[in-house]
Amino acid sequence: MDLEKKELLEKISKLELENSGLRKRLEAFESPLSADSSKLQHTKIDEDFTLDEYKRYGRQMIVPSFGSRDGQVRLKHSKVLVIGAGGLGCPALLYLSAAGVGKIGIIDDDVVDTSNLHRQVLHTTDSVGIHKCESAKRYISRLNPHVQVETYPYRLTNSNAFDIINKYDVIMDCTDTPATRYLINDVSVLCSKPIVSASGLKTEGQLTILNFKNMGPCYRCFYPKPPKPETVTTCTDGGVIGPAIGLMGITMALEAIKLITGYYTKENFKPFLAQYSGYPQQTLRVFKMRNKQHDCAICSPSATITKEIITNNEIDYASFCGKVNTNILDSKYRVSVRDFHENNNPKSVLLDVRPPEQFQITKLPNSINISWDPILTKADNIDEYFPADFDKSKDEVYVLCRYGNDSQLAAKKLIEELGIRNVKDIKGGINKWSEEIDSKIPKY
Ligand SMILES: Nc1ncnc2c1ncn2[C@@H]1O[C@H](COP(=O)(O)OP(=O)(O)OP(=O)(O)O)[C@@H](O)[C@H]1O
Ligand SMILES: [Zn+2]
Repeated sequence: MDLEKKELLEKISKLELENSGLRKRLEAFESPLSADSSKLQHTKIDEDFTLDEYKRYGRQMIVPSFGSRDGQVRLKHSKVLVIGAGGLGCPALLYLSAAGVGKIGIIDDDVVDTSNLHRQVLHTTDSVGIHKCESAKRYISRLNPHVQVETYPYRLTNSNAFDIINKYDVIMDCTDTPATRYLINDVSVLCSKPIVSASGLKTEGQLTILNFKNMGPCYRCFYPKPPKPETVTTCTDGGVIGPAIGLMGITMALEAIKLITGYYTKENFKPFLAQYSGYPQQTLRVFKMRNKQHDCAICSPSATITKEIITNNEIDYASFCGKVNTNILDSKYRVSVRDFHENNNPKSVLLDVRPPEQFQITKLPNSINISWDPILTKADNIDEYFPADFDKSKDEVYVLCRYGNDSQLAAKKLIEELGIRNVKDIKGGINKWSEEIDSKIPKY
């Protein structure tokens, strides 16, 4: 009965959340899109621009590399697709729309979360809960009403990617998983579209241009095989400094402008990978990259991947990139947060294996912090951290991390290599603790 009640309460709170999200979306539609669009000078003074547009874009038109008035005309007639309106997509969208790209498509299935706001600078506190692409559209319409924005509030998939990508001239990969990167790459190559691609994590970022005029290398030329899933760190896991990822998004916009205005030609384009580090001193290094690979599975004459293979879902990009195994330990070594909360013995040791930065944000009482790394280096002299009367052969050690993956690896090491017998992993980590036991423990 209790369980049923809990389920019902959970359902109600989910519906309430959904309801408030829908209300916010409705308000977004009803709010005036452009407070001062009536003040715009709408009459064209020549075949291309109004007086407002000359004034708005004048400062960039007079920069020689930009291409003057022709450069601006090219931007105005261009169509750019931004995939992902997150940490990279927001700054890229900001500068592309300010610069006067004629049509911008934005695809993202996600809604704005408070944890996005430190870096996803198009979204504001009152956009939390609404679709990222609608929130971005609202901002862009205020910034530059000359830009036409089309939104796709769903995921890019094998089935819709060709239709959407085909409508645009330049594709901006602002996503965050290898699976989507391969999909964007394959479809863009088959549609002959250049991709501006970047990524960023913690204090660093990377940027490149792929499939330039079907002549430059593609993502598969660089990475024929996906990285091992356990080596892929997301912003949720590794964290990210807003301005560092923001810089990558802004440089993506610049590369798109260079592509559109015709700065890059078959003659001057050289494959590159730009690598940015924000710490200790800011550096931007540009590496020369290999050319197109003669045996690339998508962009070479011997390519094996076709449009049919993709649209018939014969490639499952998620399984191609693999999944992290989240069931490392046998269930006999695992306990729920509730079990731990209700049954743990005061003599047991609670070992928190999160990095010290996370331990500083929040911790459970009486926990010991030894951060997990793939070899749990500090665990070799783990006895130093345990109480003097700790008995390896019988006393309990509970292992906790953020979500319950690293804690399993650490528990395995304690059991298999350090001879500690009575080890239990706490399922779901401190995140689950915050959800089920103590909501005052902050989620971060
Ligand atoms: N296949 C896809 N189709 C549409 N949008 C995608 C796809 N894959 C990723 N995205 C979007 O790309 C964006 C990437 O943004 P970012 O890397 O800043 O991560 P996030 O998911 O917003 O943040 P966090 O990891 O902190 O939760 C996200 O908004 C995500 O929804
Ligand atoms: Zn290739």
